Amino acid sequence: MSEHLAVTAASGLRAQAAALDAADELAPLRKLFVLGEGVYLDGNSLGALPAHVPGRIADVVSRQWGELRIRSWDESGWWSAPERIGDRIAPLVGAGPGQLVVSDSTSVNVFKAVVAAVRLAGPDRTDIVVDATTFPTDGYIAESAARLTGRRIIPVDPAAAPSVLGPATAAVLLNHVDFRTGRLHDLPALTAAAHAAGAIAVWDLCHSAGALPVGLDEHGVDLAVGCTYKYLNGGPGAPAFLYVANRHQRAFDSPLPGWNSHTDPFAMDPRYTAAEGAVRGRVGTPDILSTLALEAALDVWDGVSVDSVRAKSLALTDFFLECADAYVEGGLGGPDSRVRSLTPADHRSRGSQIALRCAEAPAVMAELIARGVVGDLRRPDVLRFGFTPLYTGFADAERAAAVLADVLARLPAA
Ligand SMILES: Cc1ncc(COP(=O)(O)O)c(C=O)c1O
Ligand SMILES: Nc1c(O)cccc1C(=O)C[C@H](N)C(=O)O
Repeated sequence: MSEHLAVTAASGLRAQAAALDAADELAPLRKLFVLGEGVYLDGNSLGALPAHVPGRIADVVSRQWGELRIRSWDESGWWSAPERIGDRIAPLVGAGPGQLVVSDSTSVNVFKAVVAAVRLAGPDRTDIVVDATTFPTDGYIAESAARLTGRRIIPVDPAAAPSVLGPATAAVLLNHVDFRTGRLHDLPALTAAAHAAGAIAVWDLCHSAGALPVGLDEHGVDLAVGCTYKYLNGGPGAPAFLYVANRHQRAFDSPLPGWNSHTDPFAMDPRYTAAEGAVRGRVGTPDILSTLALEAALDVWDGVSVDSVRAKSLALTDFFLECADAYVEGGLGGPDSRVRSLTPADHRSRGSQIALRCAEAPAVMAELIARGVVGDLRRPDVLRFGFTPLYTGFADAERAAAVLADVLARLPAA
């Protein structure tokens, strides 16, 4: 493209970004977050800090801990925080009350869910079908759960999962959105396929919770886990959630039955009797500082619909692709392109990130970050850009694409 045409294209896209931001009903939410200069496109690793959280945590530390001390377990609602906050997250993932608990890490909840799923499925079912493209922790833990329970792992590309399901399948563990490519898998169809085979469907929602509608109850998901430090902005290491559908709660047999999931923890009974409901997913003493930081962070969702977040997410990722295609020499899909999108163009198969394959990805991401455009690198060659509609604007998408094009133009091809 000639320099004149490139300048015209850029000013057209900048004007379009300004118009899109002006019409965006979610734009006012941006000021609820601490963002500073630059463009933050890494909310799919660590969501930004909501500005009111430090004050709330200061109160938890100084007053609740400092002054009330042990009384805070009751008086400040510490003891019941895991299920109370679970109920706050529930509508964001399409679940009715009493089915989510916030506790432990996603990794630990994957363990609880996979072992519990195998136990629910019964002794005759020998296979655990696992997403072959999974974020690694799920695969490691499923493997260990299989060894512990005497089952075998069947790795499969999620879209092909129905072809390996059968009477031997105990459980199917899949990611709703692929962490690397941003591909959104068909949760309703794959859950239905698992059920048709008589298996338990377990979903990892780390990259969809807070980014798009999940519909856990509507689609009959059995068990699910998810992070709260990505699109839910709960803070580094914020506790994850575990969903156990109502119909499974009485039979849910946790492999980690700690005293917090006992029906009467303070009876200090040497015999374990599981609590009813979502509480059964708890293990030990909750990490109160992280848990209450998450609770405070969830305030930004008051009055916000996940549908509006999804609509903006798709518009943002479309616009970023359009800008990158226009600005990067050779475009995104041409024969001379140095970057190619790994994220499906089809909205039905797209999460809330764009992943670009680029041979020089390590050097490109380092330079992008140095210039204030923060995405992340997934080695060896993936540039990942996460779009969090609560605080990312269209001008951010345009600027990120412009800086990406400039970085590539200045960097010799590998
Ligand atoms: C899909 C997925 N599952 C699990 C995890 C890991 O969870 P944690 O480290 O919080 O246990 C992540 C991200 O770290 C993830 O992206
Ligand atoms: N959990 C993370 C961490 O503790 C440090 C850095 C990154 C993470 C992530 O969440 C990575 C993320 N799950 C991913 O999709 O790559």
